[in-house]
Amino acid sequence: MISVQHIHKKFGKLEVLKDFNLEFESGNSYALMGPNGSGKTTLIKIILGMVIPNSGEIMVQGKSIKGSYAYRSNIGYMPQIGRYPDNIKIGQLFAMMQDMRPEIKEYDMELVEAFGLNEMMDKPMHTLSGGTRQKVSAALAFMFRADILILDEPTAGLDPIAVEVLKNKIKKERDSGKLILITSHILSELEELTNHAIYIFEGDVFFNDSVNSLKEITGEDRFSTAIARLMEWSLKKNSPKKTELKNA
Ligand SMILES: Nc1ncnc2c1ncn2[C@@H]1O[C@H](COP(=O)(O)OP(=O)(O)OP(=O)(O)O)[C@@H](O)[C@H]1O
Repeated sequence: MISVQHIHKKFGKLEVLKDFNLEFESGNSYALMGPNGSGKTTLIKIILGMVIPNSGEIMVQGKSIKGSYAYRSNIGYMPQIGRYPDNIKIGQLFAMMQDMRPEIKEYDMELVEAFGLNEMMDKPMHTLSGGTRQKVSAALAFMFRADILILDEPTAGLDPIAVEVLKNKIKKERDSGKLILITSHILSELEELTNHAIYIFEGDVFFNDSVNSLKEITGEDRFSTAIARLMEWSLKKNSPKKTELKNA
């Protein structure tokens, strides 16, 4: 459904992604992991057409995204930090986004209701707490019933009740066969929500396989300890395990 082909991205001299190749299929939920600054958000922004790679190609549903915006309507995106016009009210923001998508006749308002946002429609965005802004971003990501959901650190800044609400919503959408891509540093959350692990390190895809294979290859039963093992291997640059993983 999304194919990342030979993507290479540099910012000045900093080589963030070196020849990235990844396939994302519907019905799967992918954990995109890696240390701070390893390029997770950059990869997401390249898929969304918000950052242009130096070379390589992104295909969405079999078509190159080059010069195309239409494909974006099938992606619900929750950014790490949502940026909105300061003076716009929550209700106006939702209405504006809905106006931009006239083809959608029925919105998914489940998160708007569960987060109590319908009681705050008159609040200007600049007066909202960080967590409430996150709730608005989450509500918008799901509102247009997109087949692909890309969620960049979705629960960061949310209170525990809101975290549960959002996780349940992600599970519901996952179980309905959508393609979900999540970046997070919260491993327990990724274990609960995803079935496929991608670990990126120093510009390379260090691991890319199912969570079951991850556990098998590392010999660890728990997701968090399996990831800890991967991190250990990634830091030992000459570890034979790295070669084994790349060829796996
Ligand atoms: N517009 C930009 N100009 C210059 N450098 C950038 C730009 N965007 C990202 N970078 C750099 O690219 C690298 C990857 O950043 P990115 O935000 O993709 O990392 P990340 O894996 O999402 O990190 P985190 O886990 O901290 O969110 C970082 O070193 C960052 O400083």
